[in-house]
Amino acid sequence: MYSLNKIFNPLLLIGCGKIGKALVIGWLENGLEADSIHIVDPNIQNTKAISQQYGVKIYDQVEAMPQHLVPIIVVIAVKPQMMNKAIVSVSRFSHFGTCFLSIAASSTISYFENKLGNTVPIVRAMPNIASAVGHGITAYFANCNVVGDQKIHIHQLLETIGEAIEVDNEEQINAVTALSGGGPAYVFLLIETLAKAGIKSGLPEKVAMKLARTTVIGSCELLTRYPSQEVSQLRLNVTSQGGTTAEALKVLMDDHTGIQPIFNAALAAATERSKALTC
Ligand SMILES: NC(=O)C1=CN([C@@H]2O[C@H](COP(=O)(O)OP(=O)(O)OC[C@H]3O[C@@H](n4cnc5c(N)ncnc54)[C@H](OP(=O)(O)O)[C@@H]3O)[C@@H](O)[C@H]2O)C=CC1
Ligand SMILES: O=C(O)[C@@H]1CCC=N1
Repeated sequence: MYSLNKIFNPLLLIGCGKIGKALVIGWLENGLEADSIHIVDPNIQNTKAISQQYGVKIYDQVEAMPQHLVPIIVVIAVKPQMMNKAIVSVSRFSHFGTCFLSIAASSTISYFENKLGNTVPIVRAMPNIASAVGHGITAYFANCNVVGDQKIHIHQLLETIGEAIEVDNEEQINAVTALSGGGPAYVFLLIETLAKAGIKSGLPEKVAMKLARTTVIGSCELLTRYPSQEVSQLRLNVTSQGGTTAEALKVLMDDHTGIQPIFNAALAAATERSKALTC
């Protein structure tokens, strides 16, 4: 990790909201040193706590950073709607060989090449919020200026906060955004939905939520401990023949009214939204 610290010092994060914070905490808790991390976010109230807790440097605008500071990598984590302003603020670093890694849904490599120049190393990545606890998964696509050791180091940086996958073409990032980018939200919704259904079946609210949360945590632990076990087999292990789970799964796995067509529609909607926001 010492070498990654050296390689990515200084690292500049633009935008420290929900996912920016998750990435920084993940990096700090998995080996990067606070000294190497600089954060720009206009919302100082938002970044103060992370600065006090970890000692990272925070600024309300790029102009407030020390003049001589040239980041090795700029990680851009603002909403697509804020991107134009954010990219202008860091464009001067494009003349120094700085690598730009955007995690914004929908902002394309060609958008960044237009703004920064087509010889600049640019990575479009899609992490998720579990990066904060080192269990994220980030898919990325890099332009042709990211090669050799630089690509290896970017991959390693993303692996410090979970797993990293390079996808074959940029278009796939829209589907990644729909699946794993937003995925934690669907899992949390599953817990809320299970708990509500438990209440309808007669359980007190607190008991239902406790059962739903702990069931998902325990199921995730099984996935972690038995990585080579098929997920469908883990499901079958719960499903006694002619028993209660089988009855529930008949409803959930109905081809027309079960959860598959609902998830197909949900991911298609998110993928379309990612394409529609494209800039
Ligand atoms: N949330 C998630 O789980 C994931 C989000 N993403 C992507 O990450 C991006 C950020 O999402 P999220 O963290 O949820 O959004 P947030 O709104 O929580 O965070 C964005 C932060 O950027 C700040 N900001 C706005 N303009 C600038 C600027 N010019 N310079 C520096 N900082 C700025 C905002 O400040 P202010 O509030 O004052 O505007 C805010 O603190 C989005 O593009 C999203 O697609 C990707 C993967 C997962
Ligand atoms: O909801 C969003 O647009 C972002 C992208 C993936 C997760 N959050």
